[in-house]
Amino acid sequence: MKLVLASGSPRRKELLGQLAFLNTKADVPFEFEILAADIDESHNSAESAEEFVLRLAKEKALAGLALYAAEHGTEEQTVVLGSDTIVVQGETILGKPKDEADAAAILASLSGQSHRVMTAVALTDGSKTVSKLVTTKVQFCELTQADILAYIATGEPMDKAGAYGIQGLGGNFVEAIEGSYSAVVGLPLVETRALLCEMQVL
Ligand SMILES: Cc1cn([C@H]2C[C@H](O)[C@@H](COP(=O)(O)OP(=O)(O)OP(=O)(O)O)O2)c(=O)[nH]c1=O
Repeated sequence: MKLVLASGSPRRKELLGQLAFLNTKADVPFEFEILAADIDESHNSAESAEEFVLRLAKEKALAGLALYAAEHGTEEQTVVLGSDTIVVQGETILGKPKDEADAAAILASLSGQSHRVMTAVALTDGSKTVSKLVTTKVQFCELTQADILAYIATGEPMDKAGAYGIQGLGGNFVEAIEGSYSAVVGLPLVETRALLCEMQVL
């Protein structure tokens, strides 16, 4: 069986590598290939944040499977993992910042407040698709304008949902977290491990 990670995210690669390393089914880590599948990530106003993030994870997995099959054929059974992370504050969905001004506005809105980080994971082999949504509550400390500008100047916020990385300098602003740390980074480890078992990868 072939496992493919349909993601361009270095965080997801590292986290899946962590799951692969502790492979209890065999003595060796399981191997996986990486194939970044590009999909339209626009939000449809009729869907909830939960429906949105789950839909994107499934679409990434299915697009990755189609891409992989087009490149390698369909003889070998292939399982593809897709995932998506969004930050939700109140009713507002915050994806990746469009530019630095947007990052500053997002960080100002997170300052001193709590928000939810939703990460969905989907695995598909074409006939069976399994998925899981994990929601984590994150409390930010108060940020000054100087904090926000200094953080943006590091470049870290620009490719991350909610304009921060808890695993990096953004961790300086996280006062409390309730839920899954790895889900905030981009891939919930416990839940992904269970899905890999369900698809018989692990
Ligand atoms: C909140 C938060 C998000 N992120 C990242 C995880 C995701 O990579 C990114 C959210 O964007 P996504 O669209 O979920 O993922 P991506 O475009 O980076 O990768 P792909 O679609 O190819 O899988 O934000 C962190 O690294 N740390 C954090 O604390």
